[in-house]
Amino acid sequence: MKKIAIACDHAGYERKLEVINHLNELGYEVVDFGCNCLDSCDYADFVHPLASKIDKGELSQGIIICGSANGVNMTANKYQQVRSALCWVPEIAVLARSHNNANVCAIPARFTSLEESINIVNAFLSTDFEGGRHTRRVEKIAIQK
Ligand SMILES: O=C(CO)[C@H](O)[C@H](O)[C@H](O)COP(=O)(O)O
Repeated sequence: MKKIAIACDHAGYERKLEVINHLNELGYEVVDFGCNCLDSCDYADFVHPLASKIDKGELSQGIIICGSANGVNMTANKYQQVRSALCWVPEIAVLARSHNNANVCAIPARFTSLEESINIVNAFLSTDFEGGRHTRRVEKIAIQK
């Protein structure tokens, strides 16, 4: 069964529950890193564990959700092997996968409807990386030590 990671803060909590239901319907095993309630919390506390798993290759894809998606996205992109894309419409999710080989999709819960979020998730999960010229560009994202 395909595995996918998910995490949110309080602003993305209700949307996360809906997205989990959708992912289950698609046949995914969902690894939920929290948060697990509407109480005000700090997005980094939940995204760091998710991003660390993806950075280590223990999980291959993730969805992260907060109010604007900026906080979760900034946190996830601290990890060298994580390419987290802020996706507010499906077309951006398609490009994030096809051109940037994004492995994490950051969704702004306070600026998208549930339907829009589901469409973003579907676009993200159904688009392959194009490779070619984009491979060279993506490889240059990594900080050369
Ligand atoms: O990182 C964010 C803002 O760019 C996220 O949207 C958070 O969910 C937001 O900051 C939470 O705001 P709140 O007023 O504490 O609910």
